[in-house]
Amino acid sequence: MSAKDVSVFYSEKQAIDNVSIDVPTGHVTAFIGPSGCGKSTFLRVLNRMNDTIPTARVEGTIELDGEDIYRSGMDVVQLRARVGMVFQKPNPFPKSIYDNIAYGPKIHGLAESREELDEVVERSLTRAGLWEEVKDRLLDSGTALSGGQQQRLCIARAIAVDPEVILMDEPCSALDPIATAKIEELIAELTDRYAIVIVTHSMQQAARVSQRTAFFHLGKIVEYGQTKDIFTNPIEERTKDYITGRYG
Ligand SMILES: Nc1ncnc2c1ncn2[C@@H]1O[C@H](COP(=O)(O)OP(=O)(O)OP(=O)(O)O)[C@@H](O)[C@H]1O
Repeated sequence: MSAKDVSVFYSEKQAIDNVSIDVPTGHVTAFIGPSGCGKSTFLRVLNRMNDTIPTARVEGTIELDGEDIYRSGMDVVQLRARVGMVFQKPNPFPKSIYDNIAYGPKIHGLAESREELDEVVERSLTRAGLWEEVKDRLLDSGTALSGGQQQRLCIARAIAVDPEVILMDEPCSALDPIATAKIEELIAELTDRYAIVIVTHSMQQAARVSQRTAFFHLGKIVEYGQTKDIFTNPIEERTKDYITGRYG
């Protein structure tokens, strides 16, 4: 996925200023930066979640496999299957664990029979590290799971429709350290198949899970590079100040 000269406005207010970045498959890219610098805004424009905000306006180009995702006639439901999203607060549907996973493949025609659907459900839950914990209670409500399990369910739901990119907006901020560690392990296991982008306030988490890091400040990317370079040898003074805790 590739963004070029992207600016985002909420009415007259500019939240993102001329950002360009490539997000490659097989890598985790972390977006870090102080509160209000535009990380979530930029993440949301990558699968047009901002379409739901009437005042939001996007300029520039965002391409997925060379296709402009803002072109007229783009199927946004299809786009959000290809570019899945996991939110800060786990948000399973108020339906069974099974239906949480089966819904997407059903509406996108990815399973032709009940057997195929069963397979997709098992495969997605297995990849999300949840199968063993839920296989005997697939008909229980997804909302009855623990917070960490709900977040893995949401990741399984995203995976079930075979995405190319998974966007994660502070996916562990509502979780305890053990549930957080499980999600981080899961991210590492998923890395080779997808392009993963994670917004995080935790620099330790960015350092643990990502291979690339983009440091945002005041709506711009100040520095983007290998995570180890950003954390050990940043080029920009503002990056250095942020990672050493001088502000943010
Ligand atoms: N729906 C909205 N309407 C108007 N302004 C908004 C909206 N959402 C975000 N903003 C503004 O856009 C700027 C960027 O916000 P954004 O939430 O993207 O930053 P962030 O870096 O993700 O912050 P945080 O780390 O606190 O979540 C902020 O000034 C914010 O007030």
